[in-house]
Amino acid sequence: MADHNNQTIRVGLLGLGTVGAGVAQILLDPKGRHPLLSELTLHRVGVRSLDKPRTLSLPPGVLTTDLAALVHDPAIDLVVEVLGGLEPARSLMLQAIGQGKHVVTANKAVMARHGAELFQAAQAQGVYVLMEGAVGGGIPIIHPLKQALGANRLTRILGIVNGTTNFILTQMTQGRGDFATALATAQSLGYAESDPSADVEGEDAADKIAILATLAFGVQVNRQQVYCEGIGGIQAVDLRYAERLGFQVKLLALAQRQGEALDIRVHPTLISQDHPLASVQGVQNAIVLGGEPLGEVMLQGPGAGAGPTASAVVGDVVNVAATLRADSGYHPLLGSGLTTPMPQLPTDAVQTRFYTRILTQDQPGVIGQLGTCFGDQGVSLASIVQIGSHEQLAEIVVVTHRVREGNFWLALAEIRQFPAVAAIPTVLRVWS
Ligand SMILES: NC(=O)c1ccc[n+]([C@@H]2O[C@H](COP(=O)([O-])OP(=O)(O)OC[C@H]3O[C@@H](n4cnc5c(N)ncnc54)[C@H](O)[C@@H]3O)[C@@H](O)[C@H]2O)c1
Ligand SMILES: N[C@@H](CCO)C(=O)O
Ligand code: NA
Repeated sequence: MADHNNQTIRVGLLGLGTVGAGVAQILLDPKGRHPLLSELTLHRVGVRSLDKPRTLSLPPGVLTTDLAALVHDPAIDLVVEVLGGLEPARSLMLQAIGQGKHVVTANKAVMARHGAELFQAAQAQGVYVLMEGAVGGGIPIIHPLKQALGANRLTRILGIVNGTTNFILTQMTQGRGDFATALATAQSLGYAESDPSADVEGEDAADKIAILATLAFGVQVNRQQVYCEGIGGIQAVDLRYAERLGFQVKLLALAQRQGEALDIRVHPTLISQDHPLASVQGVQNAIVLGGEPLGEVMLQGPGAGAGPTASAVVGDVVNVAATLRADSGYHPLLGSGLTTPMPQLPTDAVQTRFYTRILTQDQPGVIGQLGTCFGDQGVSLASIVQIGSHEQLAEIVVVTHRVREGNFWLALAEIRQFPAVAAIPTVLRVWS
């Protein structure tokens, strides 16, 4: 990397989709923003096709389809990766690091799986890999975890970290369309991943909670072992019943220390209407961090979309530019430290509350049978009510107290065998 103390700092941008276009727009229009932005040049932009019509007007000769040449270009000081996907994004970032270039990325899929590899390579080269855009979109969450919250012993992260699913759940709760319509709108607004199943199935949120837990607790998270359940099975009727019982349904991502193990999971969850996360609507994300001596802090803001994500990405670019100008050695708060292994809690051992909707024959004694079965497995109930009926079947909604997951599932397996039980269409967890 060249000494650019008095020269422009050259940026190579990989990808010119939703986020890439947002980033380019800011870099090409620095007036009124941080003064360091005026010292940056968008040197090369790596794309798939040079001929694709684009609304953004870029300086001539900037576009290239040779992404490998971009990351090896000696004139480029820092590479912004907003291609998405695991490959070639991971390899290109490693090559850029190998060439002594700093990397800024919004790619949570790569960072949740290969973060340690990238950070180690970066530290060895004395460069940074920054990823503020990867979690919470425009919400500053990565930098606060690495810097302003450094005094704390953090114990819990609880958040809504996927904009697409929060948008879909909000639209459905407010009766503004079904699942498919809401998803199509989220895609057209640039919130969804190029394959939206990562959003809908909770995998995107699982990537993000894995990244946050690694930073907050200084531990290695095995991404494959993060329990993950999406919102595909949520029905409008459950959203209505949840509201009647005083809850909202949210896709919650959570990580907390439980003894010597890590409880880390993503699933749709009923959360009391009094909880601040219950009123987080649409594409907004919010993350509650708990620790000592802080207590709790909640960070909220737009969790997806071109502008908010580009705000986070270019914020990282400004941080790198500042270190290039200061030229004073490796900055320990920008680098990411080493992590240690921590076992992850098996799902059966997790303690949580449950909501379940059970369809039964409408006959006397059924509620009693259900209550006894739950009781026999040590599952204590907060409420059990016949809330409606559906095609001559009684619709019984059960909300439990905090129980061991394994016990709940044992009870449910027995209940499925009851002759009076026709179906169990919904099981959701309840936060408390
Ligand atoms: N859209 C959001 O709100 C958002 C928010 C936070 C993070 N992110 C992350 O940012 C990244 C980009 O997301 P996006 O929404 O801009 O996606 P996108 O699909 O709109 O853009 C990606 C661009 O990269 C290009 N690309 C992909 N592979 C390429 C290759 N091999 N060669 C050349 N070009 C290639 C695609 O053609 C596309 O134009 C992803 O990692 C995503 O997870 C997106
Ligand atoms: N697809 C992601 C983008 C932001 O990371 C979401 O909807 O939250
Ligand atoms: Na962020």
